[in-house]
Parts: sequence; structure tokens; C-alpha cells
Amino acid sequence: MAQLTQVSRFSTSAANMIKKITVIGGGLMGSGIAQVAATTGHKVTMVDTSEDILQKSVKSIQASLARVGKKKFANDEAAGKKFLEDALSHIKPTVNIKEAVKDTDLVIEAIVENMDVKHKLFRELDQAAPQHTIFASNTSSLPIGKIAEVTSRKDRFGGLHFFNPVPMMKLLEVIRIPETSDETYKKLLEFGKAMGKHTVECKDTPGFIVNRLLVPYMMEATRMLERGDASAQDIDSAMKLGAGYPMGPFELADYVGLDTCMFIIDGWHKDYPENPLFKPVPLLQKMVADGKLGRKSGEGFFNYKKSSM
Ligand SMILES: CC(=O)CC(=O)SCCNC(=O)CCNC(=O)[C@H](O)C(C)(C)COP(=O)(O)OP(=O)(O)OC[C@H]1O[C@@H](n2cnc3c(N)ncnc32)[C@H](O)[C@@H]1OP(=O)(O)O
Ligand SMILES: NC(=O)C1=CN([C@@H]2O[C@H](COP(=O)(O)OP(=O)(O)OC[C@H]3O[C@@H](n4cnc5c(N)ncnc54)[C@H](O)[C@@H]3O)[C@@H](O)[C@H]2O)C=CC1
Repeated sequence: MAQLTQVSRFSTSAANMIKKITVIGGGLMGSGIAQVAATTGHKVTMVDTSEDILQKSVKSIQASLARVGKKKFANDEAAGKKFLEDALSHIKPTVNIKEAVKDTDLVIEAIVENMDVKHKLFRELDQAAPQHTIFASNTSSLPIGKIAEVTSRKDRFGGLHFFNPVPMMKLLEVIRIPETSDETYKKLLEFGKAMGKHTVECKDTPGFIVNRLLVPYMMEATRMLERGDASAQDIDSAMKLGAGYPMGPFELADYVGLDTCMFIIDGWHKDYPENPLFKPVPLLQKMVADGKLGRKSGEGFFNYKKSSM
């Protein structure tokens, strides 16, 4: 609270605001972040490891923009088309990281939830990006302070944790580490507001606010299924109709990605082996080993393959 009050006394001039951003990772989250940044007046470069993946990212952004545009311009097809084309024209997909960050104000990392892979990327980014560039991670569960360790700009480092699907979910958790400067933190908060998000502040603790509550809940549901207490369909119906959740725990886990859920819980268990809430879940591990990753692979707790829909 005291930190926020102090930060709000600084003002960021228009010239100093974040305008050019680079999103690393064009998957579920990176493509959503790139999309929303583009529709809120930012110039976006989106980086992934291959042209094929980038093509898929752009396709998913197009589909999502079409849904948003249809709603926003319900009675004006031409305006909806212009909205889509304008947004896409603000997103430059590339596989060239060095080129992507050469004059960027902010890098948002949204690659796989693995510390070694994130460290390798941030070492490279630290060499390639200009001095003024702020770095942020969209990690679901890893300590921001630990990710920042490999860079020489901890004062220009923070966490920006978005929620899936990014165009629909209003929340943004903004995390600072002890070294994050007031100026950086202020810019991150202002960027979140410019993206149209409701920002909340949280310490750099496992899962921040939402995932610290949500992930143990999804894991407990999986343990319930493992014990055979109820079916996945009935557990989902119960939580939707009995607790008012928009999705049940299994529909949600499939939506997030079962690999991501497993990386989160297994990682926390490694760091906090005594905490019973973080115990690994064998059923989840088996499903991931079998390639059942949820919606993105066509099958998870439920089946999303076209023939079965
Ligand atoms: C793991 C982490 O680190 C953190 C996380 O992200 S945890 C996950 C957090 N996310 C959640 O909890 C999501 C919970 N689910 C929901 O809120 C809702 O089910 C949902 C918004 C995703 C979809 O809503 P729904 O009513 O179930 O489905 P649906 O009717 O298809 O969509 C509702 C609206 O959202 C829009 N929408 C849904 N997904 C969209 C997308 N990706 N892009 C654009 N629009 C989208 C639809 O077009 C639809 O618009 P209309 O109301 O105008 O028709
Ligand atoms: N899935 C979810 O609901 C949420 C995930 N997150 C976090 O966001 C991050 C990304 O998650 P998702 O988008 O779900 O994963 P994803 O698997 O859909 O996408 C990751 C993308 O990163 C790319 N990638 C991997 N290494 C790369 C590198 N070195 N350079 C460039 N691109 C690289 C991959 O090719 C892939 O396209 C993770 O840290 C995750 O924990 C945060 C909020 C919600």
C-alpha cells in the first residue's frame, strides 16, 4: 500500500510512456497479449521460434479480433473489418529476436514455464535490448526475482501476469521485486491501464494472487477425480451451477493447458516439498506424458477433436 502511494506521486510524461512493445512467445498467452496491445494503440513485435508457429499465432489473433470486432461494431461490418486490419497492421511477427528488441520500450516474455529456458532467453535479451527497455515476465508461477537474476537490469524488471483469454479477462497482476525502480513500476502500472486492464499489486510470492488460489483448487479437483469420488463432468457441473464459476475446474485446466498446470504444481512442490497443497498429481503427470495437453492438443480431461464435437 505504502509502495503504491509513493509510486503514484511520480508522473510519466507522454514522451516517456511505453509505446513499442515486444512479446516473446506467440502461443496462447503471447498472441492474446500482442492482440490487446495492438488494439490499444501500441506498436507490437511478436517473436516465436518458427515462421510456422507465427503463422498460427496470427491466425488465432485474426479469429479473436473477428469475435471482438463483431461485438464492438455489431451494425457496421466495414468498421469491424477496419478494426481487424488496423490491429493486424500494428503487429509485426518475426523470428529475429535481436531485430525485434532493438528499439523497444518493453519486452513481455510469454514462453514455456521453465526457469532454464527463460534464463537463456533473458541473457540474450539483456545483451540485445537498449538500456531504457523494461523487461517483464508473464510467468504463472516462477519467482520474478529469480528470472531477473541473469540480467543486469533488475531495476527495470517486473512481472505482468495476464489471464487467459487475454482479450476477455480484465485483470492484470503487476509484480515488483525489491530492485524494481519506482519509475519502472509506475510505467508498468500505466501500461496495464493503457491496455484496458484492472491492475492489482502483489508481492513476488508463488502464484501471486489468482494462481495461489486457483491452481490448488484445480489440483484438488483432479485428486477427487483420481479417487473416483465423482466424474469430471459432474465436478464441472457442480462448480458451475453450485458455485457460479464460468468454467468447471477440468474445462479450465484444459483451457490453461495441462502441461502448464503440471509445470506449475511440480515446480512449487520442488521448492516447497512440505506444503500438501503443492503435492504432484499422478493423473495429471500421466495425461501430459500421453500428450493430452487440453484444448491445444485436442484432448485433455475432455475431447476437442472435430470428429467428436
Ligand atoms: C494459468 C494462469 O497463469 C492464469 C490464468 O489465466 S487462469 C485462467 C483464467 N481464466 C478463466 O478463469 C476463464 C474462465 N472462463 C470464462 O471466463 C469464460 O468461460 C470465457 C470468457 C472464457 C468464455 O465465455 P463463455 O460464455 O463460456 O463462452 P462464449 O460464449 O464462447 O464466450 C463469451 C464471450 O467471450 C468472447 N470470447 C471468448 N473467448 C474469446 C477470445 N479468445 N477472443 C475474443 N473473444 C472471446 C466470445 O466471443 C463471447 O462474446 P459474446 O458474449 O459477445 O458472444
Ligand atoms: N496458459 C495460461 O492460461 C497462462 C499461461 N501463463 C504463462 O505464460 C507463459 C506462456 O504460456 P502459454 O502461452 O500458455 O504457452 P504456449 O505453449 O501456448 O506458448 C509458448 C510459446 O513460446 C514459444 N517459445 C518457446 N521458447 C521460445 C523462445 N526461446 N523464443 C521465442 N518463443 C519461444 C513456443 O514456440 C510457443 O509458441 C508461461 O510462462 C505460462 O506459465 C500465464 C497466464 C495464463
